[in-house]
Amino acid sequence: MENHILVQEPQTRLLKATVPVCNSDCFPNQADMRMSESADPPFEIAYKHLLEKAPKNVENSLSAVEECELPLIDMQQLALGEAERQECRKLIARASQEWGFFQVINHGASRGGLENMRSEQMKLMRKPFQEKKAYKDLNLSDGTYRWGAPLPTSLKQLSWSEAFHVRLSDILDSRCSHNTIRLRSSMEEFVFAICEVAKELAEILAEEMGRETDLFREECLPESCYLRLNRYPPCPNYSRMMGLMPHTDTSFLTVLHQDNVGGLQLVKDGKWIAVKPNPDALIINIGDLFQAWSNNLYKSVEHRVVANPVKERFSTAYFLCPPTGTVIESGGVGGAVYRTFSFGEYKKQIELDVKNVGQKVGLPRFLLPTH
Ligand SMILES: O=C(O)CCC(=O)C(=O)O
Ligand SMILES: [Fe+2]
Repeated sequence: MENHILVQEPQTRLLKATVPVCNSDCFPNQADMRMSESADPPFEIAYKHLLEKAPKNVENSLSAVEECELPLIDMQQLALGEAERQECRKLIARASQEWGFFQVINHGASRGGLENMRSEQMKLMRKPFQEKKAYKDLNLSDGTYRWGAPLPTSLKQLSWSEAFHVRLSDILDSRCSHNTIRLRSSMEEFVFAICEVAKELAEILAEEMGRETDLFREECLPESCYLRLNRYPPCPNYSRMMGLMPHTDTSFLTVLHQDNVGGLQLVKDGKWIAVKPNPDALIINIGDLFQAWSNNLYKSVEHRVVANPVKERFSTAYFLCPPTGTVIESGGVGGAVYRTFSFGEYKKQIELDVKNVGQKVGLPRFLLPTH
């Protein structure tokens, strides 16, 4: 999740941006007509001012980074003998400390379920922009559909992507119309399978740091979690802007299913590195809540997506989150680094920061004075 992007108010916020961006509601008729047929949000129009201002021939430093394989965890090992189980648990904990990212295979989520989710997501996200913007099916909350960047002041801050950031209580608590049954059932199947993977990993991480807890089993129910359907259209200005701006996730942890296009990058030892896609694997990353709860043992690492000049890319992210009232207390070795805060308080602070300083500040806001 929930990153700064979670709190983005798509259309209205873009309108209020410091850059004189356009809003599809005020487009002249002709542009409106063209747009109603295109699946892509009006990025070029919205970012026109910044695109014109910035130099044209910049070196493509975004994609010129080293590609790496994330630490690979075979979750089948957890069901083998004690030695294999312990070894696998240690690998998970080590990757979360050293990388904040790893990938899992034999995770238990069926290939068919993942494929169904992907194809329903593609159908939804290839609908005309105007239809996505006004999407009323599934009774999704306002602001679920987002595109672009909220308050861009430079090209580096632009996101050439769109998302349905779905509050899962919206779909799990409600009925759906006949024409959305397949989308909804694919989402449900995906969510229940991935939630199990997320909880199992979260529990292992808690136990490996010596903290017994029922927090994940009891509180992080699918209803309090989020699902983000990402689409990255091909970007003609790919060397000058991002598919998705650098951010950390606000979740306990995130499970990502990506296609084979690639573009995800993360910071390791102070450098950006590119993640090599593995079609059999799910990507796991530690979010801010786990970093705070583990007293900085597990790392919520900055990541971004670089834009692609020709290929459309899809990814689906599941954010393991507690209800807003859940209190996050730093525990583990040493004195607490962060003050105690509720998840709701954390999200509110992000919203405020996006509004006032243009971006998420995140955990540094919650550091205790001695740190
Ligand atoms: O699309 C990706 O690879 C990453 C998406 C992501 O970081 C997010 O949705 O928070
Ligand atoms: Fe993310």
